[in-house]
Amino acid sequence: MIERWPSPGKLNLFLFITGQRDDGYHSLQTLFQFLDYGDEMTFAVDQHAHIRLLNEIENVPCEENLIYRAAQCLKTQAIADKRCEETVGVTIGINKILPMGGGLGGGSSNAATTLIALNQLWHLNYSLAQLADLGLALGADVPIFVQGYAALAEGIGEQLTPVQPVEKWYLVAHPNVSIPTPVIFNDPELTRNSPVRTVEQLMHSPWSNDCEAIARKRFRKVDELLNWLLEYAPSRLTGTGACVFAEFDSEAAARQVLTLTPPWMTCFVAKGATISLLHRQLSE
Ligand SMILES: C[C@](O)(CO)[C@H](O)COP(=O)(O)OP(=O)(O)OC[C@H]1O[C@@H](n2ccc(N)nc2=O)[C@H](O)[C@@H]1O
Ligand SMILES: Nc1ncnc2c1ncn2[C@@H]1O[C@H](COP(=O)(O)OP(=O)(O)OP(=O)(O)O)[C@@H](O)[C@H]1O
Repeated sequence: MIERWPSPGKLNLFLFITGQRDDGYHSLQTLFQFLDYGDEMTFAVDQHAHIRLLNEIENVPCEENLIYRAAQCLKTQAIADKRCEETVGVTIGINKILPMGGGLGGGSSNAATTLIALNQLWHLNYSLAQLADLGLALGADVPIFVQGYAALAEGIGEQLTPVQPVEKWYLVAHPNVSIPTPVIFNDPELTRNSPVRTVEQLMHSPWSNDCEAIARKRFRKVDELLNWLLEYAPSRLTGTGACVFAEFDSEAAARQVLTLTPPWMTCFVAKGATISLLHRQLSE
């Protein structure tokens, strides 16, 4: 039987860099909210022992695909813990809708959906906390997608405090450039000394993204997009880019601006979600 599972995107409503650890990773305070928009995945489990991907993602070899890596990592752990046999297998399909390298967390979300779906379909019985731990080795954003609730993330993104930001409507725009995360994190001019603040302080201060100045300086298209959107609504970079988002109180207001976007902008309208689509399906 083929099972369908959602793999939603996220926004970083704010992102402050508060330091850099000895291993080079940056400590952050960032607010994650999900989008009611994302990729769609299919899972067909079998007993043929192989993990197969139905379709390739452009420029991502199978062994590097976070979907394959998540499935392989879960299977290896489950065999070591004697929770499944070597014979478990699966064929996984993906309908890629989220732009890649866009700061919408597509790869991390795919990895989280894979961990959660296979945990259920292979009857492994791991807790969400155990899956989040496994996922952290695949990417800093995997735990938030595994936990599935909007949260303030601290540390390198793994220490989560649930919060309930207003579920606004967003016009999300992609500048048709991809920004690899290290390009931003390795920039010597990146702000790395934002003050550490409490949840209350953060929720009541103006929201911004410390990566935005570097993304605007190094990628002209990001700068152009933001200049255009800021004429209509408060707008910011998500994650390390390249996508930017403008926020609105209603769908109608977001769609009105969508009709005005010039042809060079790739955009979509989506609503913020406190609980991810994946977890809404889990609780049905
Ligand atoms: C900053 C965020 O976009 C916030 O959503 C994400 O945490 C980045 O997540 P990602 O793109 O999945 O990044 P990862 O694959 O975990 O890390 C890519 C690279 O970014 C740098 N990196 C990442 C996360 C972090 N807190 N500090 C870092 O310095 C590291 O050099 C790392 O090798
Ligand atoms: N299943 C996958 N989907 C998307 N990208 C993948 C996948 N597997 C591996 N990758 C690699 O990960 C890179 C980052 O993709 P992703 O879409 O997660 O970036 P992102 O949205 O910038 O993430 P973040 O917000 O976590 O920084 C891609 O350029 C690609 O090389």
